[in-house]
Amino acid sequence: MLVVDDLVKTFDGSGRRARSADDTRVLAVDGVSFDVQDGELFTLLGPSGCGKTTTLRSIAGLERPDGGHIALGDRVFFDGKRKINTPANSRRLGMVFQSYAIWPHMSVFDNAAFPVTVLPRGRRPSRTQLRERVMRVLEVTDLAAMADRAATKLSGGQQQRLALARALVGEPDLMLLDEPLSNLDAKLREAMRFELKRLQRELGLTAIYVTHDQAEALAMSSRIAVVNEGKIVQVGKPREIYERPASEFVATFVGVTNLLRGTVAAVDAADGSCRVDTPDLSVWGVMTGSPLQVGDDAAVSIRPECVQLDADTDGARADGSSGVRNEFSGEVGTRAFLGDSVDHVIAVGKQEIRNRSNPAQSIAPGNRVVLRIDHTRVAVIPPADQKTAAAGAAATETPGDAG
Ligand SMILES: Nc1ncnc2c1ncn2[C@@H]1O[C@H](COP(=O)(O)OP(=O)(O)OP(=O)(O)O)[C@@H](O)[C@H]1O
Repeated sequence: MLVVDDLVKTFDGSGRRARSADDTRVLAVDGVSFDVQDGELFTLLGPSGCGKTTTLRSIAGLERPDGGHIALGDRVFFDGKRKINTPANSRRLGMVFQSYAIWPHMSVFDNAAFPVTVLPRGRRPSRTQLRERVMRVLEVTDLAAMADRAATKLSGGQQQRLALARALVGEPDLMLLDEPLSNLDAKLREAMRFELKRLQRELGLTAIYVTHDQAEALAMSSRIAVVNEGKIVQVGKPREIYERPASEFVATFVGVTNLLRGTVAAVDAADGSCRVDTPDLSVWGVMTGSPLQVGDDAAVSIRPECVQLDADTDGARADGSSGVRNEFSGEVGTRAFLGDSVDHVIAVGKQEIRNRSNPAQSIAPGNRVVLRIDHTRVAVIPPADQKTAAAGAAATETPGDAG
């Protein structure tokens, strides 16, 4: 339904991401292409400054792209070659931004009604129609009982819902949501994720959601586009993105992972799995990025919850050379009780592996354990250059102190 094709946007700037040495413009959006189907909640997820907001603002008509094509159904919003640029107020989009921009001197009802009251005469509904439309939206967003209340007398969550209501009153063809939950405290933010998702599903809304919060993206999205340095690096359903990262950047940016570097030592043509030899252990996994061959450098991503621990009674080989795939012997270094899980950091040779166990399993430091890792859940990916890897790792939730 929405098609974005080869979108490019540059800004005057320091040249941090210029295309050539003598080009001092910042390349904020670098050839971004994606489409969003009817009823989808499509998320642009990436670290600060990667170009998410600029992409969204280009769709909204608040930025004029340098090139590319944007169309919603058969309505072309922007086309660089054909020099089409539809004004923002003719695109029929609903927008909710980080700052809700609620009018403090107006009631809840008037705030919600505002965008419709400023429509050109021909498109403005009658008073009765307007009242019906606004009340219907306030019902849906659970604000009807507060219609006459001053907007300033709403809680943070209610103000967020009002911002959403205001965007819905215009009956938009597409909703654009830019970090709409980031001003809320952690608990409310989590509750609002479900609320927003419910509303989106019940109303059959098509939405583009911008966030740098990977948990929010995983919980809410139909599909996620992971963005880095102005480019989309992977698009997929939340589970695909999490379980089958195509690059180190995605593996480390989305969720916590154990990332090991090594060389591909064997490829099993029967099931497409491969063995990567790292300095301390040989790990089997499946290739989830571009295909690798024996001798290629590789990275291995092991999610902590995929590492199963048992007491070491049968003397597993520390380096995994026992013949059984991904069975290692190690010693628990630290453990941390996190309420809904217990994390252990285990030393396997010089390599530390982080595990996430059910809280029923808690193994004291100093104990020897066998680690078993289902190789079908281990991602083998091409190694990133150091700069990209650092950006992903810095943005992810770091394993932290497990002590
Ligand atoms: N008006 C502007 N003038 C100059 N540079 C800009 C402008 N707007 C954005 N940029 C630059 O373009 C790049 C992308 O910015 P953008 O706001 O799209 O990123 P973002 O991924 O949405 O980040 P955040 O999550 O921090 O909002 C950044 O390097 C930013 O500094």
